[in-house]
Order: sequence, then C-alpha cells, then structure tokens
Amino acid sequence: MAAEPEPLLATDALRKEFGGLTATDDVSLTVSPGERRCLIGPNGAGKSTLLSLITGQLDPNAGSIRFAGEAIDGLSPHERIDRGLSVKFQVPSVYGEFSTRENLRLALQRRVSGEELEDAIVDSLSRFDLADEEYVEANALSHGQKQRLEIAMASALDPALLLLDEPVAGLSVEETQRIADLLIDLNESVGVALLVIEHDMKFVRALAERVTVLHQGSILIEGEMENVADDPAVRNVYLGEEV
Ligand SMILES: Nc1ncnc2c1ncn2[C@@H]1O[C@H](COP(=O)(O)OP(=O)(O)OP(=O)(O)O)[C@@H](O)[C@H]1O
Repeated sequence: MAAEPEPLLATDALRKEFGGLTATDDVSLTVSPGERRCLIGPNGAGKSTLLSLITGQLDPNAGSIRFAGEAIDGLSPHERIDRGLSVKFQVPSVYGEFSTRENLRLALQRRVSGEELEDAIVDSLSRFDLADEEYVEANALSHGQKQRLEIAMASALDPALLLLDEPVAGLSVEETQRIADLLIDLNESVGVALLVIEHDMKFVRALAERVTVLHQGSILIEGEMENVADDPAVRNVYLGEEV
C-alpha cells in the first residue's frame, strides 16, 4: 500500500496555558496540501489561540509543529511566513492612507519586481474584484472590500497555507458568498490550502471540505460538515444554535 502523503501542517499535542486556564489542550491537528478546512467552535473554545500558536504569535507550553516537512518550533512569525505559512488576522492590517494598488504593491514586492510586479498587481486587482477600487485609499473602502484587500495581501507571497481568522465577520450575505467563491477559486487555481476560523455556518458549509470542532481547548470531532453538524456532542456545545 502507498504511504500516506505527509501533511502540510501537523501540530503534535500542542498546549497553551494562560495562568490556570488551558486554552489549547493537547491539540494534534493536521492539514493536507491544498485542502480547505474550517475550524469552528463556540466562543472561548480556543480557536484564535491555536491560530496564534501556528503562526508563532504565541509560544506553546508543550507540543510541537511541523510545516512542509520540517519542525518550525521557535521560528518567528516572519520566518514562518517566508516558509509559506501566511495569515490574515481579525484585526485590520492594511495601510489606511495608501491606495488599494499601493497596498498590493507593498505586499507583492516581497516576491516579485519590475514588470512582473506590475503584472502581479493587475492580476491581484482582478482576482480579488478590486479593479474599480485601484486608486481608492484603503480607509475609504467598504468593510467587504477591505477584507478582500487583506486576503489579497496575505496571498501575495504564494503561500502553501493561508490562515484566516473570521474573514466574513460583519459582512452581508452577498459579500460573504463572494468571499467564499473567491477563496474556493484561489484554492482550486493555485492549490493553496486554507485553514479558516469562522462562526458563519453558511460560509463554512460553502467553503469547507472538512471541519474541525474545538471545545474547551480540545478537538471534539473532525469530518465533513454534514456529519459534524448532526453529531449530538456538537449540538450540545452549541446549545441549540444553528450549526
Ligand atoms: N492573552 C490571553 N490571556 C489570558 N487568557 C486568554 C488570552 N487569550 C485567550 N485567553 C482565554 O483563552 C480561552 C480561549 O480563547 P480564544 O480567543 O482562543 O477562543 P476562540 O475560540 O477564538 O473564541 P472566539 O470565538 O470568541 O474568538 C478563552 O477562555 C480566553 O479568555
């Protein structure tokens, strides 16, 4: 039998404590190359903490992380980005005074230069539906446009894995669907794997091939959304909310 391909990301018994509270409790999570995964769970389940451990924003108390076949423990967030692990946080990180084009240029010039840079800016404006906003100051963009610009910037280095923390929070149904379509298109055309934290279950159903449910810092269940949503333990932790 052929050996299982090595996962792109693998956390092994990752643990994070804040004082007496265990926010991440021995989490072993794997993401395959090119897969679309959502991380769900009620408020306080430990989703953002896990994301910050993966990006290197936080150091674990125990456990380890492998990415693209190598241990990345102890690497800084920037070193992890350079290895192909990119992230879009909940907190906006665009340069408000700069135009959409200038923001994209800043992100893309870490990878390409000259004519290639110009082509990459044009491609990015088109892929993320921002061509009409090319010269608009980022401060003047709508919330949805800003989210798309941030996703474009997080994708600028052609990462192997893109981590997104609540990319559709506060967006309209139409804008939410637009971002789901755009992420699926990005995943299918360039093969980037996605690990997305999101509370919007319609978005999760549209995007995820598999979901991982976190509860009180631990993985409760993983699988396809239909199976996970019907699981009594999942229904129980969401206390009657629509999953
Ligand atoms: N820097 C911190 N110091 C102390 N406690 C923290 C810190 N960050 C998170 N926590 C606690 O760790 C637990 C997990 O929080 P986390 O933000 O990871 O959950 P979450 O699943 O992302 O929640 P939400 O869906 O509300 O964003 C919570 O009890 C939270 O209060």
